[in-house]
Amino acid sequence: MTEISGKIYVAGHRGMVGSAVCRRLASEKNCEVLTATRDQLDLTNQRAVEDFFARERPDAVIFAAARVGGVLANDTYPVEFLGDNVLMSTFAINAAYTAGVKRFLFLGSTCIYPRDCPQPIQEDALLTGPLEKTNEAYALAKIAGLKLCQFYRRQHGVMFHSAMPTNLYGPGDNYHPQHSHVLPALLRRFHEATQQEIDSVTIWGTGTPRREFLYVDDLADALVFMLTQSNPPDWVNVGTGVDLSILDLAHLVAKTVGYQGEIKTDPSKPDGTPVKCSDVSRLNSLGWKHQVELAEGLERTYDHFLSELESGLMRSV
Ligand SMILES: NC(=O)C1=CN([C@@H]2O[C@H](COP(=O)(O)OP(=O)(O)OC[C@H]3O[C@@H](n4cnc5c(N)ncnc54)[C@H](OP(=O)(O)O)[C@@H]3O)[C@@H](O)[C@H]2O)C=CC1
Ligand SMILES: C[C@H]1O[C@H](OP(=O)(O)OP(=O)(O)OC[C@H]2O[C@@H](n3cnc4c(=O)[nH]c(N)nc43)[C@H](O)[C@@H]2O)[C@@H](O)[C@@H](O)C1=O
Repeated sequence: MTEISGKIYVAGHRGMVGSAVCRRLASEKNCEVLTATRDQLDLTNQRAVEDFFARERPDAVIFAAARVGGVLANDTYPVEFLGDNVLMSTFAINAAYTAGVKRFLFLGSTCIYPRDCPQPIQEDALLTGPLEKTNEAYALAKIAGLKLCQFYRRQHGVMFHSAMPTNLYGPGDNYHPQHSHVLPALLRRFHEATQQEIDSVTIWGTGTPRREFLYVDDLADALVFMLTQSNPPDWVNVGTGVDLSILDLAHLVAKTVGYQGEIKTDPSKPDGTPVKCSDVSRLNSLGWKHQVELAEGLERTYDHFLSELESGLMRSV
């Protein structure tokens, strides 16, 4: 274990994960957090990325910038999900190495694993079978990022490594009705149906796919934990190890917001991966475990949703 110290660049600090990482790092006394907005640094601009790293020379990077979206956004815009994400991560990883950055923590996603791989998903399942088509583009970009980190570590001896979070939720999420992930989408839909006294709510797909959800402040804590590891795995799953069906999630969201109407399904919308639950034993054995269970995390997230709505700061992009 090493202590967290020095200048840490949090890429994507205005996003859900990046802002949670900044909240977590605020309690680290020996840390200086470096950030840059997209206006200050467009990570798809190679020259700008190289200049930024050469000028700032951070000690470590937590790379939480990406083009991110739910199943429909991924399926509709594969060019952007592959292209932007490959560019951002490749430029940043290369520039970090050139600028002498010693530690780089890249964020992937559990969608990197084969669509039909054995559950719970072990890290070793990578590249053992075909990917889910709805997020193939994004998964390929994430695989390229984690492999580039692995290869830098192997070839040049720098501590470049990756985290593979499961589906996340929490403060600062994106509540766009079409582009967001399922949990924020349902929180908003059930909230609006309750306010408008609508007697049924429709969820996408069949409701049978299963997903695992991690509260974003738990992820931030896991990322900081990983930075303290002197010999972390090249990539490690970050999740709870517990999944539920989308229909069960819908009932839990309805309960959280106090909605009492009917829940319908819409099989014309994509289901995506049938089951996705990560094996978290590798991270658990290093000494980290999640703290926030789903029901509690949903309550907290709904409170944040209401204050974000009231303050006019709710993200819907
Ligand atoms: N949300 C989830 O369920 C999961 C997320 N992850 C991963 O976690 C990471 C963070 O995701 P999350 O916080 O949810 O996503 P968000 O969309 O909330 O945040 C993404 C951040 O990346 C920034 N960004 C995007 N493109 C650029 C660019 N060209 N130049 C500079 N900044 C850019 C955004 O900037 P701006 O604020 O200007 O838009 C934003 O701050 C990603 O790597 C994602 O793949 C992994 C698993 C699940
Ligand atoms: C994090 C992860 O996120 C994405 O993969 P996903 O897990 O399939 O994403 P999702 O959250 O959008 O959907 C989960 C399930 O939920 C169902 N569902 C019901 N109703 C709504 C709904 O209203 N909106 C959405 N988005 N989904 C809905 C939906 O049909 C699906 O069965 C990829 O970006 C992937 O690359 C990635 O990494």
